[in-house]
Amino acid sequence: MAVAKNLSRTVSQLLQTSGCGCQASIVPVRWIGVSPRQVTSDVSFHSVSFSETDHPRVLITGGLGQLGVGLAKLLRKRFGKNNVILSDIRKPPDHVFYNGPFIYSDILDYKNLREIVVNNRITWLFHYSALLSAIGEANVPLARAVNITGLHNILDIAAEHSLRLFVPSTIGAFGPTSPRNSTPDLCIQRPRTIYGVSKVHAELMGEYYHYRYGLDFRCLRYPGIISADSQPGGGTTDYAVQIFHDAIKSGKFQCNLKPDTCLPMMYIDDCLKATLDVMEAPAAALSMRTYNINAMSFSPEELAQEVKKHIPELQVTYNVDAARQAIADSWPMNFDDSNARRDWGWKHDFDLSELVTTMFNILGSDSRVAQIN
Ligand SMILES: NC(=O)C1=CN([C@@H]2O[C@H](COP(=O)(O)OP(=O)(O)OC[C@H]3O[C@@H](n4cnc5c(N)ncnc54)[C@H](O)[C@@H]3O)[C@@H](O)[C@H]2O)C=CC1
Ligand SMILES: CC(=O)[C@H](N)C(=O)O
Repeated sequence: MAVAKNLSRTVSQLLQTSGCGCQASIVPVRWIGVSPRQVTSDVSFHSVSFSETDHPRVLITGGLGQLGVGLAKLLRKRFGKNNVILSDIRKPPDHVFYNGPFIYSDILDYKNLREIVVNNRITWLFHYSALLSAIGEANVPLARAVNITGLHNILDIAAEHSLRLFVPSTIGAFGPTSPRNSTPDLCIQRPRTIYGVSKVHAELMGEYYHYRYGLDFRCLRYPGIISADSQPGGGTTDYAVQIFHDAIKSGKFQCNLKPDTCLPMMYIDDCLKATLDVMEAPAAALSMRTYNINAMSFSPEELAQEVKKHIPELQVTYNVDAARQAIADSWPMNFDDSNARRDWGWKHDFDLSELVTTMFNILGSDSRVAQIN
């Protein structure tokens, strides 16, 4: 009964203060229910060994993809290893599993997700679970479930437990009728993929929960992200990661986009820095809750030219994937991120030359040349 009393007190408090001066909130019905699992866990609740006022307690969903492990490393360095819990529905490799707290979490399992947030006293949530553009078009029902129903679960739990919530959006949240060169934060958004539609939905729902229920929702539209030590998860910009691995392994790369397809791109360190910076920014600095962030734009042929400065014998051919090409042709070519730079001091560190040099420093460009000679 204690939990039910706590919850009803929370609900009544919520009804009186909406957190943003707007009309008193009518809480969504499902918050009234109490998960039977939560009652058990609360009954056996122990005092925690860390000070909650020192650091956020972080949960990352979908953390075993291209970006999540890097995000966990950055946040653990900032907030302490045991304050950052990585989660996913896949089994983590040993080097991830033994490098900090990991928990199985399916964002479609609302009750279990709620239990994780309560049991681990989560205060910040980074919601990375998603099906990306190309893989989403290949499985629309699953993409709709994960990217939309999963998001709804996250929003309700974040609002119920007053979490600070980060949800990434994407250049894919724009479509062929958006201004493409360059694309501002606020303009028409009619994406033509389930991925883009779900991300516009995430932006709109996150901002609605912010203004209606006071949820501290923050969102960045990421460009195509490039990383050396993690594989992309099935997007349209994946070619820009694959070229490095193929150049080193065989000196040959077959690109699945046309040579002149210009897209906004970013090195992972800039992406993760921006994500932490916007989450640590004082709320008063945020004139918006969804921001574009930008570093560079390039085409496959421009990237290939830069790669050849490190592996001159690289041979690039083009075998265009019509589905990915249609998606890329509907996306921004350049991103206007002036609001992020003005509001919370965003600036990128890696341009194309630094990106390529850094990738080869990590992956080692001499290994293949050595094999040839
Ligand atoms: N990598 C990129 O270039 C960009 C990524 N983003 C966004 O950043 C976030 C992370 O991206 P990536 O790491 O590249 O994605 P990814 O596709 O590499 O990883 C997504 C993760 O979500 C997990 N997942 C799938 N269904 C799930 C479920 N039901 N419950 C829990 N987890 C589930 C998968 O197991 C996977 O590990 C995504 O929301 C994506 O839309 C946005 C723009 C660019
Ligand atoms: C840009 C993205 O959101 C992602 N890399 C994709 O290509 O789907």
